[in-house]
Amino acid sequence: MILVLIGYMGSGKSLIGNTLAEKIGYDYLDLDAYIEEQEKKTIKDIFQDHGEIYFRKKETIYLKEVLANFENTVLALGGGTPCFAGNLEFIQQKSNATTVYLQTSLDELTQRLYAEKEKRPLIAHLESHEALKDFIRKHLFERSFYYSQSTHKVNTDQKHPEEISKEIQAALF
Ligand SMILES: Nc1ncnc2c1ncn2[C@@H]1O[C@H](COP(=O)(O)OP(=O)(O)OP(=O)(O)O)[C@@H](O)[C@H]1O
Ligand SMILES: O=C(O)C1=C[C@@H](O)[C@@H](O)[C@H](O)C1
Ligand SMILES: [Mg+2]
Repeated sequence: MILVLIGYMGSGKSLIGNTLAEKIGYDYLDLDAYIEEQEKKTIKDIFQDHGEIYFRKKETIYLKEVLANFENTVLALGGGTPCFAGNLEFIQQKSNATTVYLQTSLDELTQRLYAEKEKRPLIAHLESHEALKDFIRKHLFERSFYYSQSTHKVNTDQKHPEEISKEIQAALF
């Protein structure tokens, strides 16, 4: 199986992915890290040098490469991966993949992301806490259409990674 973690930036896909994979004896793969490795550039530099459309094309290519070549893996997607190029439909059609949405409130996302917005090109320019919160509110609303189509959903607010990981295991096994 490939367990695919979906959710907004800051929902904890990368953090939880690691914890969960360790617990269930799966490998862990972060699509953002895989893209950076293959392209030999940070996500920030890919956006800066080539723009978002180029990044989305690469993201889809590498997603399909990973889904074709990995097994027994927890795969953390990028925040936008399921929202472009039919990627979510592609994942859902695979018999060996299942999707888990890490749902997180606007307040908690804003709090988590304000501290580390610089490495995320879509929000790096938002100076104040209020501006960031306004952006996330609208963006999350648009993206929820995709996220909510996931097979499983776990809320992450005020929860320790261990607890979230346990809830995912309970939903899956
Ligand atoms: N359940 C949690 N409790 C407290 N802090 C958390 C939790 N989940 C994530 N964080 C923190 O929020 C920040 C963002 O988490 P993470 O990088 O895992 O998000 P992500 O979903 O992978 O985001 P992106 O889509 O941008 O890759 C990190 O500093 C992480 O430690
Ligand atoms: O939400 C998004 O669109 C993104 C999230 C990150 O994981 C990266 O994939 C990139 O910064 C874009
Ligand atoms: Mg991540």
